[in-house]
Amino acid sequence: MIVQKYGGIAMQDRQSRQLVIARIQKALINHQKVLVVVSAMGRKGQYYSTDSLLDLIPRSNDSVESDLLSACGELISASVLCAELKKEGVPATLLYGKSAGIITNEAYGNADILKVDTNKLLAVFHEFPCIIVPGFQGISEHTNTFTTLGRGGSDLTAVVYGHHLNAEVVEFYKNVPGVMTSDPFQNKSVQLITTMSYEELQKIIIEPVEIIQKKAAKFAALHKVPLHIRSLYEERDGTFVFH
Ligand SMILES: Nc1ncnc2c1ncn2[C@@H]1O[C@H](COP(=O)(O)OP(=O)(O)O)[C@@H](O)[C@H]1O
Ligand SMILES: N[C@@H](CC(=O)OP(=O)(O)O)C(=O)O
Repeated sequence: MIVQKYGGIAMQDRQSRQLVIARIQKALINHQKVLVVVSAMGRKGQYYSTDSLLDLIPRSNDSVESDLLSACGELISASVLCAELKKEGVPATLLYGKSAGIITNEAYGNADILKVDTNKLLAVFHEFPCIIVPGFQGISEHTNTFTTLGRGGSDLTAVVYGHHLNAEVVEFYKNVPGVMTSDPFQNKSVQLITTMSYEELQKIIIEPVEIIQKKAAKFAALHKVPLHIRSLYEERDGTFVFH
């Protein structure tokens, strides 16, 4: 069983999601079960991206309404991908909210994960080899409200599931070949790093454009979750992080 995470760029349009679907189909052949974590579609300016959704309401402190609104981005993305997968004949379903099992406190906008309940996921895996879950969100048991895990939080969702489900690997599909010596959109003379330690990964993450969310990298390091950060567009391997 593996976990795959597709970010806003991978999910942004139908053409790109065709590549996502091809990757999922291949993973089902090679690994039999795949948990797919998705982010909201696109970036600022694209209708259902996190930034565009948050632009719909007046800027204020994080609240039950701002978290519900931004959680919708990943819910839309998960629904669309699930429908497209089914149309291609992939036996997929989706889980969200309490069924997805990520239980948090009520710190809207940057909630802490208190508990991960994988019972429902494991039961559904008996029926469906491919489960889609929206990233970046959890649910508070006390208030029964949606919460979000902080910007870039779908990466954290993916590594948390990777750990709790004991996945063979957590794959991240990006618009870069993997972790490079620096951001290739800033610096032309960069090289792919094929393997690196959790410590090296944490050191190379520089805000604001993080190759993977810092909190996610920290969690992966703590629990030794094997990661593969790779390109959506190229077949070759990207960067493995496992020591
Ligand atoms: N060392 C690095 N190697 C590769 N990409 C990097 C690096 N540092 C920063 N980046 C940036 O990280 C981005 C990938 O993150 P992001 O776009 O947030 O992905 P996703 O939407 O999948 O979460 C790349 O587009 C790149 O600009
Ligand atoms: N959509 C959320 C969560 C996320 O992780 O997005 P992405 O995977 O596209 O960085 C955000 O923009 O913060």
